[in-house]
Amino acid sequence: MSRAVQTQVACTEDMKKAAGYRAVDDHIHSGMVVGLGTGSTAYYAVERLGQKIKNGELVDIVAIPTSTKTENQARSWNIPLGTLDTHPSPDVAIDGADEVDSHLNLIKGRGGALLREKMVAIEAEKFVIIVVESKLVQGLGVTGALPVEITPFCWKRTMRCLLDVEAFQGCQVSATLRQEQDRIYVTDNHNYIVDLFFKEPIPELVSAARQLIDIVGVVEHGLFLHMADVCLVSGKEGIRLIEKK
Ligand SMILES: O=C(CO)[C@H](O)[C@H](O)COP(=O)(O)O
Repeated sequence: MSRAVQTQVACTEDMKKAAGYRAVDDHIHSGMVVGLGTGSTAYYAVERLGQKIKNGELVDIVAIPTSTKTENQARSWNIPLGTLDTHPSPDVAIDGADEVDSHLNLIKGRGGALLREKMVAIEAEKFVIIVVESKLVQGLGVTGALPVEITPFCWKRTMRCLLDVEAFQGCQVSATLRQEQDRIYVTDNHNYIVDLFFKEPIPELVSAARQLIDIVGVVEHGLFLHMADVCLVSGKEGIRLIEKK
């Protein structure tokens, strides 16, 4: 890796860490039930939470992880864990995102955890997003896939239905079944993920979201519309906040 690329990677890592740490410092207090997101930015929020519990700065915390990966990380810090069944109303959920538009609409799920992430976020009193500034976009769907979790049963049929969504007609969209190391990628919920790729920003977000979830065989999709309360955007100059209007 060239020195310039190494510096860039180190810099991005510092920005993720700054966002994750700041979210915990500003939004988590003793006695809270906390949803823990998934991904390389959420990783730092879990780390900070673990440190603060370990040194006694935070007590009486219960955390609800959104993936087995996050659960394993939380366990390594001895963070007390619960579920939405034991703790139905988390005070806050902290998570990363793949894309964020100016209305705080999000694409999530490129890390494969979108179903649990959405279940936890939707129940949380406050949903805090942590991203590096490159995640900010004018319109959703421009930097990568819109992930959709589907049942393995007759997945080709469900994939065809995804391409037929009325809101997508007139725009160029393609679909790929997610693979990992030459095998079909399987989520924590034993489902598959179809990644939808768009040539231009996804049109009619609200209709698209509704039409996607209406497809029998779709478990959940990665459009998180009007859910985030605040986004911590980490850049070279520090962290700035975008709040729900
Ligand atoms: O939705 C997610 C996982 O399903 C992640 O929050 C999203 O992919 C962002 O991850 P990262 O912080 O690693 O860029």
